[in-house]
Amino acid sequence: MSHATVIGAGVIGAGWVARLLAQGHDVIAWDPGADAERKLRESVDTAWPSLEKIGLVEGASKERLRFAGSLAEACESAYFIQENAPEREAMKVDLLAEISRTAPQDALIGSSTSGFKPSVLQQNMTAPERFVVSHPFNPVYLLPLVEVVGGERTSPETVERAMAFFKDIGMHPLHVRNEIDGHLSDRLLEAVWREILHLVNDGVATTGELDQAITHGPGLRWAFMGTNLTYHLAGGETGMRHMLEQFGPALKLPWTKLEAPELNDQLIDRMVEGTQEQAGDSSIRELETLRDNCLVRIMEALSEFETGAGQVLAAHRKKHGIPSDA
Ligand SMILES: NC(=O)C1=CN([C@@H]2O[C@H](COP(=O)(O)OP(=O)(O)OC[C@H]3O[C@@H](n4cnc5c(N)ncnc54)[C@H](O)[C@@H]3O)[C@@H](O)[C@H]2O)C=CC1
Ligand SMILES: C[N+](C)(C)CC(=O)CC(=O)[O-]
Repeated sequence: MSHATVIGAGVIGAGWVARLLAQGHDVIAWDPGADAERKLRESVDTAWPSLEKIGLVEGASKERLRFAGSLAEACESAYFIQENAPEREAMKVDLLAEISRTAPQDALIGSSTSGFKPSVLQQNMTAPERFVVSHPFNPVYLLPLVEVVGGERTSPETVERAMAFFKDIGMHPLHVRNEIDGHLSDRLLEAVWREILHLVNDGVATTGELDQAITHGPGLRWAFMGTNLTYHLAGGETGMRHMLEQFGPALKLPWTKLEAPELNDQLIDRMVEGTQEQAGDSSIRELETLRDNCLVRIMEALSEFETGAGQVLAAHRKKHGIPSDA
């Protein structure tokens, strides 16, 4: 029997498993890590209540997950395989080559890599034309965005097939038309992250203060309007033109630093202690549940206005006949 396959079942692999199960697929997972099956099943349990609120597709069940004894067993009769091993280039190149040797010739093969280019990852694969980078966002079972990037040896049909497949599992596939390190979204996220590290390193602000600087302001806007349209409004009646006239010169100062700071022990301690203080007594699982509850409510609010991720949720519920108060 054919199924979807998830290779590497850490944070992101488990997220793919939960999404695929909720969308009514049979899923086989494989991960060489100690205790990997228990951790995976616990992650799926944590995700499931939010997926029930979003609306499970008919036939969706956690029982449709099987943990394979080997990579070959997991891949041999799959129609879709998603690789989620640690972000190490040589490891991914070897792993994808091995996956490609055992996968059916017509299987779609994706990698969750946050930053590597598909042409590099597919270099040792057999039938590399069926490979794309399919970069998701955490938590994969709720956030719809997946960046789809084809490499030099990826066929145009595979890109089209991947776009259709991800749409079918309730995602918003964004075709990244040019291969660059970090794709699109992580280029933006890394710029913010780098500045956070500088501000903590320089003792300017704590991790908690910098998170407030996002959550109570720009973070609220980003759920439905990206930076460009937001700044168009910041220019008043003449929009972006006035915005650039007024704030363009400040870009020359510049406020931000291009190079990341050295991750020395002091900076690592400040980041770890700062986020531990923010988390207080809450465990990672409790924070995941809080995050998921907030995301579901935000997406529901956005679906009322048919904008941002709310459009994807509205389309999912319409397609599967799921009422909006599911
Ligand atoms: N954590 C995040 O926020 C995001 C991560 N990604 C990408 O997803 C991929 C996985 O990242 P995470 O899930 O965060 O890492 P993780 O460390 O949570 O999980 C990695 C898993 O891979 C397993 N593994 C180790 N060697 C393996 C091998 N040879 N074959 C198969 N599995 C193996 C480990 O046992 C572990 O369970 C990376 O490429 C990362 O860049 C993409 C989007 C977001
Ligand atoms: C930190 N990260 C580079 C692994 C983040 C991502 O790739 C996407 C995300 O979920 O933010």
